[in-house]
Amino acid sequence: MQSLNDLRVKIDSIDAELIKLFEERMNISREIAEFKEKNGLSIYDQDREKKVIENNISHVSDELKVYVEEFVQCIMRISKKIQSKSTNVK
Ligand SMILES: O=C(O)C(=O)C[C@]1(C(=O)O)C=C[C@@H](O)C=C1
Repeated sequence: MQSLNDLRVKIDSIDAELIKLFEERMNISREIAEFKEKNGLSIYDQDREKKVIENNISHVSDELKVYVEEFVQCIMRISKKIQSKSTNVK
């Protein structure tokens, strides 16, 4: 069994990757907001959100599906906050 410290080192490394990807995703989200602003589209897209959730839960075990859905919904909630802060789109 690995030591607590070894396991925490692994978690820290995974967190660093997650945060880097989170930042990248939010930068893309800002670009999408600019596109939506220019093209008169609203931030919230229910069909797209359903697809994002379905796509992501399809890759995980049944046990994790409910948590992945919660995780993706949380990411999209933050994404929408960033989109509305960075543009005049609602
Ligand atoms: O795909 C879009 O239209 C986006 O604005 C991105 C995004 C997301 O963060 O995935 C955010 C808001 C929408 O409701 C749907 C998806």
